[in-house]
Amino acid sequence: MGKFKVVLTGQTWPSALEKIEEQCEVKVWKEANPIPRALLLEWLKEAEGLFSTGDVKVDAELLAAAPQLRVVAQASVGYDNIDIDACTERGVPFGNTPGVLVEATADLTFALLLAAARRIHEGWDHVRSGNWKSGSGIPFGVDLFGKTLGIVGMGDIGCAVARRAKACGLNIIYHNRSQRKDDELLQARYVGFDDLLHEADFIIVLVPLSNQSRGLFGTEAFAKMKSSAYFINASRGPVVNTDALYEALRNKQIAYAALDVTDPEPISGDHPLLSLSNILITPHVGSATFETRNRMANLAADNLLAGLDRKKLPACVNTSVNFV
Ligand SMILES: NC(=O)C1=CN([C@@H]2O[C@H](COP(=O)(O)OP(=O)(O)OC[C@H]3O[C@@H](n4cnc5c(N)ncnc54)[C@H](OP(=O)(O)O)[C@@H]3O)[C@@H](O)[C@H]2O)C=CC1
Ligand SMILES: O=C(O)C(=O)CO
Repeated sequence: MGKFKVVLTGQTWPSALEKIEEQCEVKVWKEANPIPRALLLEWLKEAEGLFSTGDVKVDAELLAAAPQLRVVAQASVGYDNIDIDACTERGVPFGNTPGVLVEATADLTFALLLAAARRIHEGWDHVRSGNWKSGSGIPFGVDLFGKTLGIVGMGDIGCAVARRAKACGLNIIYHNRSQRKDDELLQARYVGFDDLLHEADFIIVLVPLSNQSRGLFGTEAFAKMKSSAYFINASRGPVVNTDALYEALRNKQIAYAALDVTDPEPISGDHPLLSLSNILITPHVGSATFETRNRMANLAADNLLAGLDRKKLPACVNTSVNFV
C-alpha cells in the first residue's frame, strides 16, 4: 500500500513530523504567512489527511475541495475556525488537543494577572530606561490576597487557573452556561454573568469562541464592572468587542486589561489599543512552551494517523463520526 497523502498548513515539531512522514507523503506550507486559500484547496484535491496549525478556515467549501479527506487534525484545543457540522456531514472526524496544554496556558493566564496587578513589565521598562534613581517613580500595583477573581469559562484551563488563584488567597466566583458539580472541591462559587461582572476585582475569560460567546464583553459588560477591575482575556479575541474595551480603558471605566488574544489578531503596532498605558498584550502565547507545543503536535499527529487508518482518534470533537 502507498503512503497516505497529507497536507500540513504550517511547520510542526520534528518528533511529530517524523511520525507523520513514516506513513505519509507530506506537503508542508513553510512560509510565515498563512497558506493562500486557492493553493490550499489545490493541495487538498488528493489529500487524505489535513494537519492544521490553526490558521486556516475548515468549512464546507474546503471539504468539498478535498473528496478523499479522511481526517482533520489541529494542534490546538480551540476549534472556532472549524465548521464541525460540515465535517460531520462529510463523515470527517476532527481531532483537537485538549488536556496537554492546560497547565502551560493556566500559567500564562495567571502570569498576565500577576504582571498586570504588579506592573512587572512597567517596572522592567523603568529599570531598563535608566530611570531607577530612587524609590520614586516606581510603578505601584494592587494586592491579590483577599480579593475576588471571577472566571468566565471554568473548564479545564479555568480550573487550573483557579488552583493557582486559591494559593494566592483569592476568593473565586465563576460563570459557565451550567453549574459544575465539583464547585465545593474547587472552592469556587457559581454566579450569574452580571453578578460576576459586579463582584469581581479580577476577571479572567477562558470561554471557547462560539456564536454565543462572540462579543460577550462589550460596552454593557464593561459598564457593569468595578472601575478598579482588571480584565484578562486568554480565550479568543472576538469574545471581546475591541472598540468597547478601548473606550472602557481610555475612560477609566475599568482599571486595566491584559490580553493574550486580540481582535484583530495579530494586532498591528499602531492599533489605538497599544497607545493606552493601562494595557498589557502578549502575542497568543498561552500554550507556547517547548514541552507543551511538542505534546500538542504529537497529539495532533496521533489524531491524524488514527483517522488515516480509520481508527478511533485519541481526541475527537465530533465523536459521532469517530471510528471505533
Ligand atoms: N491563549 C491561548 O494560547 C489558549 C487559548 N485557549 C482558549 O481557551 C478556551 C478554553 O479551553 P479549555 O479550558 O480547554 O476548554 P473547556 O471546554 O475545558 O472549557 C470551556 C468552559 O467554558 C464554558 N463555556 C462555554 N461556552 C460558554 C459561554 N457561552 N458562556 C459561559 N461559559 C461558557 C464551558 O462550560 P459550559 O459548557 O457549562 O458553558 C466550559 O466550562 C479554548 O476554547 C481556547 O479558545 C486554549 C488554549 C490556549
Ligand atoms: O490551543 C488553543 O486553542 C490555542 O489557542 C493555542 O494553544
